[in-house]
Amino acid sequence: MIHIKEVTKIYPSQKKQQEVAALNGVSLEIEQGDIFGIVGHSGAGKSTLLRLLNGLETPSAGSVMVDGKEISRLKNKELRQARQKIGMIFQHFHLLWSRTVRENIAFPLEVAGKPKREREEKVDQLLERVGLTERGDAYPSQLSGGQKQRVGIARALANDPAVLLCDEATSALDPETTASILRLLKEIHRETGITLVLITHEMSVVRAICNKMAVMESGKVVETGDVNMIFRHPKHPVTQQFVKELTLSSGSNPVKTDGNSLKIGLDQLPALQKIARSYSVSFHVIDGEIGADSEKNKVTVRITGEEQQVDKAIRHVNGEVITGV
Ligand SMILES: Nc1ncnc2c1ncn2[C@@H]1O[C@H](COP(=O)(O)OP(=O)(O)OP(=O)(O)O)[C@@H](O)[C@H]1O
Repeated sequence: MIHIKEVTKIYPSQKKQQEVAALNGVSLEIEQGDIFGIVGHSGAGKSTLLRLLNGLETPSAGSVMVDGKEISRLKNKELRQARQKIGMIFQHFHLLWSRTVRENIAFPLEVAGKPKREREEKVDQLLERVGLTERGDAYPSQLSGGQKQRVGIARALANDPAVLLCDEATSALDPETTASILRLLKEIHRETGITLVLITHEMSVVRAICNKMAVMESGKVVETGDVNMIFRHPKHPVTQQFVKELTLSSGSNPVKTDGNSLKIGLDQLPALQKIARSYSVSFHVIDGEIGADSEKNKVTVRITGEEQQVDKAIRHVNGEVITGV
């Protein structure tokens, strides 16, 4: 479905700075029906890759094929038509604030020249699909973050795309809303067989819904493959770091839990903040040992908070999928 071959993207130098190689020889294969996660730290090149997939940017070298078309070579009308089959949703929704929910969803249908009757029927179907039938006449400012993203999803699906690109689509949402949006995406995937490509810096999102993934660093793909395999045996140090941040526990470095206490490595402490935020729990350092041998540096922390949330946090630490997706 998507073939990215030896793609390099160089942005010209701005002012007196040097050129930026945002992508450097990236090759990726994404199959029809995949839910493909692309993870990487800020600046790794994820957004650039996504912009190449929907033809917003052209590569400096290499080729990008989407759904049988070399998107990197299309121009004008052909490019516009190809882009109608590539939906996109964004972290900050990018809705039209002066238009109602219905009008936002109808917008791509208007651009595609669909007659009024067809537009109205399609908008009704989409509103129902994303669970917003009652909110069609509301304005985006009257909606919650999760509802705004539902409008974004409905709008992206308006022209029945073969591919849906998700640019940090849940990064602005709380964990419960994130889970509900991921559930919706998964249902849509099941019903339509659409190919989903998600870029994110959150491994929890990848593990919740993706079957394949790629890890990017400094404009390169450093690891790619099956999500379960990568979580079990991350090879590249960047991947290992991402996996560790999510689970704390990895094959070589299991976390010992005893009731509500955990014994963890010092290097794992920063990851606790994210878990504390996600589950509204607190961690209290109650014991620790720092010696010359970094392998032996351990701290014992106790989790406090609402019982159910503490339980979820402990399961998270131990590597379980707890997003409810
Ligand atoms: N239009 C541009 N002009 C110049 N440099 C750019 C441009 N867009 C991106 N870059 C640079 O290319 C590199 C990759 O950026 P990109 O936005 O693709 O990374 P990212 O992984 O999506 O990061 P983030 O998660 O922060 O968006 C960065 O060094 C960035 O500064």
